[in-house]
Amino acid sequence: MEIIKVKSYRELSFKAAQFVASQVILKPESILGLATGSTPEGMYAEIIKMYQNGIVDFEKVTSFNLDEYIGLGKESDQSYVYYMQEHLFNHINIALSNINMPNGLAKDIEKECLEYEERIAKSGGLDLQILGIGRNGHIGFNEPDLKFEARTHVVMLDEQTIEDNSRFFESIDQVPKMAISMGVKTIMHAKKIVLLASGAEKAESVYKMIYGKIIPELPASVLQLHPNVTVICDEAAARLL
Ligand SMILES: O=P(O)(O)OC[C@H]1O[C@](O)(CO)[C@@H](O)[C@@H]1O
Repeated sequence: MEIIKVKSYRELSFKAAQFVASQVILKPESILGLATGSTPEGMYAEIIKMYQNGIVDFEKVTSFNLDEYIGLGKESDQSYVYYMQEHLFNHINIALSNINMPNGLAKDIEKECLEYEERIAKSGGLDLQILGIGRNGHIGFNEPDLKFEARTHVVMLDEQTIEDNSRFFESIDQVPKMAISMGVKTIMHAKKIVLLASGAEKAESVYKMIYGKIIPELPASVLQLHPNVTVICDEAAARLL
């Protein structure tokens, strides 16, 4: 793993955007794996600036998002599809038909998971996957478990994740209890992975991800086995390194 420690969230966002831009400049038809959460918001803002300045063009890019809450769709401002439109897609020239998000409103969720996985495979696989990390070490919505869940699947969200993500909802009761998430194998098949971590509350999971045992109880630890991972963390998240 390559570890890049930066001073501030701003620097983290800029560095992360640089990785995305370089990927797309070198391969305009890149397949990008994208993440939600607070952490990549700054990166998306930097990407939009780069697009507006003519540095990067998303016309031929295809995207796949990591996860989505079950029961929420684009009408809900808490859904990840809404988040992605607000934070990125509405501001760049990515083709609508090239945007892929797990459908949290699908009637047959199991089928949706299978088809999502197939779509990723058919696209040729992810060139670059952006990840955040949960306080409990989750990646996507792959929660601490007794085994690594390989492919896109239905997840029961952890108490801690529900509590952490409740800040985006009016009350904790409104946080969905289930989600669809790419699996660990789906993520590990990406050619390159860039994980972003910001804030002191991530310091422990970042430390365990890098130096801990590779165990499904800390899902991000599996990244130790990937040949091309870059971790970008600010000073607070890197506190224990
Ligand atoms: O960046 P945040 O908001 O701390 O979220 C961390 C992780 O949690 C999730 O939002 C899922 O709970 C992931 O998408 C993200 O990587």
